[in-house]
Amino acid sequence: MTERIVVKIGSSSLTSDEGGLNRDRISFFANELAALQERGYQVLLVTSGAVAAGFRRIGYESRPKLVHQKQAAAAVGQALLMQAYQEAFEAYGGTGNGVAQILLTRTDFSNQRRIKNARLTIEELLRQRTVPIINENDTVATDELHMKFGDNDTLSALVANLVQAKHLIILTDTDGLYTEDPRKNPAAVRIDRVAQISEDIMKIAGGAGSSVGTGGMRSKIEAARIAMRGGVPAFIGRVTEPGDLRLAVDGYGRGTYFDTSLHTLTMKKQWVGFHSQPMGRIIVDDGAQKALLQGGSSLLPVGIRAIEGDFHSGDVVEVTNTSEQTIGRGVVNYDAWQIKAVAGLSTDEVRRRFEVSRIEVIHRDDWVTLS
Ligand SMILES: Nc1ncnc2c1ncn2[C@@H]1O[C@H](COP(=O)(O)OP(=O)(O)O)[C@@H](O)[C@H]1O
Ligand SMILES: N[C@@H](CCC(=O)OP(=O)(O)O)C(=O)O
Repeated sequence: MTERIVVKIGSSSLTSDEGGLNRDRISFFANELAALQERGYQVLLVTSGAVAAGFRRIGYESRPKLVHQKQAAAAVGQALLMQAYQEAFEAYGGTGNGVAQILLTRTDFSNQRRIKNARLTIEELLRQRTVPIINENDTVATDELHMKFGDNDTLSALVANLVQAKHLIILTDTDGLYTEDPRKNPAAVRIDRVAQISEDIMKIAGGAGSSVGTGGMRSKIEAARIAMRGGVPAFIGRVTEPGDLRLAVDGYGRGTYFDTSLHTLTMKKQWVGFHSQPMGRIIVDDGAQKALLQGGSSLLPVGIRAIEGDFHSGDVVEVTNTSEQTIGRGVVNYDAWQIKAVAGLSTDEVRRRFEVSRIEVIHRDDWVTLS
């Protein structure tokens, strides 16, 4: 299979704080991407910048905060963004076949049919040497039920897993993850390589640095974590000079590399953990939490404290501890009403009272840790 590279460019790299697109930057990035294509890679771009590109044009003084104003600005800005990329790729020439717009929401990823359709479309575009340019579909994305990406970092990681990319390259205005936000502490030091995203790594990653960016370093690290779990190595950093993107792909970029050796999940587990929409919630006690997180065990009825939602066997549910912290997700082997009947009972007791084909409420093969 031809190797695929997913590149994500944040608003802060494409626009100014005052709003509007920086054409020179767009043309620079288009050249960098087209050069990768010329080297034989299939290239996908996840780009932000629609709101930042559109808010002045539509008449707002600064980046709007109200949802419908942001969506209106994005609708104007998305057209400007695509036009700018189209012109920039055309000006490069080369052997590529232009660009294509793809707008996705989180809901699309949790529906197997929709996401399969999106994947097939993307694969056809790549076969035709066209660069899919992907952004969140801001007009329909909603905050409810966490169905909105908000920033595009998570979206880029899900896309990288979807197309089984060789690399996810997240470009921003800082050259990688520092020991502290370098805007706040100039003495902060860059971390060159991360093998595992620990609590400490999460703690040092702060919020957005500019008035146009949204996710900050935290959402980029989250994205790296999703990509790593899907077996896709990630890079977070900056490219400013011609040839920098190629250096980043080759392992010599100015930024932080996130390795994958410890983290590969099967396609099924990727779907359970990151694409599916949980249909309910199971609250477990401390013993079950420990067994799931440290013992690599399945979830048994005895550890269940309570459940929420009317789910069925085969659905994905979220599992939380008694402090409401999410610890993971899994596919249940019972309907919700059946779990109510067995919750808290020992395995012997369940077997004595009911005829069950599988004792595990969630088998460890169908479980993904998210804490
Ligand atoms: N530990 C950290 N290391 C590097 N950057 C950090 C860190 N914590 C917070 N940041 C901030 O994250 C910003 C990049 O995120 P963001 O503004 O959302 O950019 P983008 O628009 O590219 O997604 C940087 O400008 C920086 O100020
Ligand atoms: N979909 C939105 C993304 C918003 C955003 O700011 O994202 P990012 O710059 O990646 O933190 C847009 O195109 O404006």
